[in-house]
Amino acid sequence: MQTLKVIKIGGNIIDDEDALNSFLEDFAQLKSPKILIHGGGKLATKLAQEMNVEVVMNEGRRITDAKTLDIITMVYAGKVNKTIVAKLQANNCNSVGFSGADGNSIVSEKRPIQEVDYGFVGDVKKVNTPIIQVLLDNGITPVFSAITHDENGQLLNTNGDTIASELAIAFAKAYRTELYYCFEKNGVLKDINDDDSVIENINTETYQTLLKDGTISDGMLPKLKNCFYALEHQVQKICIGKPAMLFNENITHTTIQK
Ligand SMILES: Nc1ncnc2c1ncn2[C@@H]1O[C@H](COP(=O)(O)OP(=O)(O)O)[C@@H](O)[C@H]1O
Ligand SMILES: CC(=O)N[C@@H](CCC(=O)OP(=O)(O)O)C(=O)O
Repeated sequence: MQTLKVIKIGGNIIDDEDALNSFLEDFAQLKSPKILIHGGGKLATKLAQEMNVEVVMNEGRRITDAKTLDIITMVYAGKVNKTIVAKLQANNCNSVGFSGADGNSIVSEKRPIQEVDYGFVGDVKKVNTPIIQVLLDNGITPVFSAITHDENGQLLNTNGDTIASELAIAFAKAYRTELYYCFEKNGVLKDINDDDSVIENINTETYQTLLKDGTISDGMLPKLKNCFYALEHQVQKICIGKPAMLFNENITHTTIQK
């Protein structure tokens, strides 16, 4: 079975032009079929603040009103997605940019209002793999932004970490699927201020402890939740760390295991 690498890059890499260029140069060289997912949350926050639109996050997820939806659509599906695709083309890596509306690739439903009203945030209902498979079969790399749609003309904001795990799961029958969350830290840290305090292995049991003692908080909450969701759905390898872990297995990082 062929290996498919599903790789999510974090906001701090996107925000740093040198880090992004260097990552994309290396990413372009990866030989196996691959899918790239990006967010752009930090850039969206910066733009919203400049436009005097209030930014509200809850447990690592953005509460998305109509104005915020406009901003994140422009930032994620526009500026960030097209910039990444152009930079990949410059590295001879043919790629096509996607939102979930493109090719009807990722269908979601507006998150029901419970204790919190998240607004225009979508929970993934279905990933339609055939159109993505056509690209992979032709050596073309799909690049996904953190936007989905509900098949009724409504775009929805979906966390990039969730898009990555859902894509990895959707392809887990056709490929040996590996899911990588790349960000600016060496992995999940015991002490957020100490990049040497990487927790190298997290399993279902230690995950619960780390949740309870608050080690996993903010943006790490959706990341870890999605890791364990992917683990339960036949994704073969799940890692969190710096992009260098993609090219050298000996680089310290966090592995999620049963
Ligand atoms: N235990 C932890 N280990 C590493 N990072 C952590 C931890 N707890 C919180 N974080 C924060 O989570 C952030 C990653 O989540 P997020 O802001 O959503 O970024 P990304 O765009 O990479 O998904 C890190 O930049 C870090 O500041
Ligand atoms: C619903 C929700 O929270 N969506 C995220 C999507 C972007 C994202 O995931 O960006 P990072 O990967 O850079 O954090 C948001 O708007 O922040």
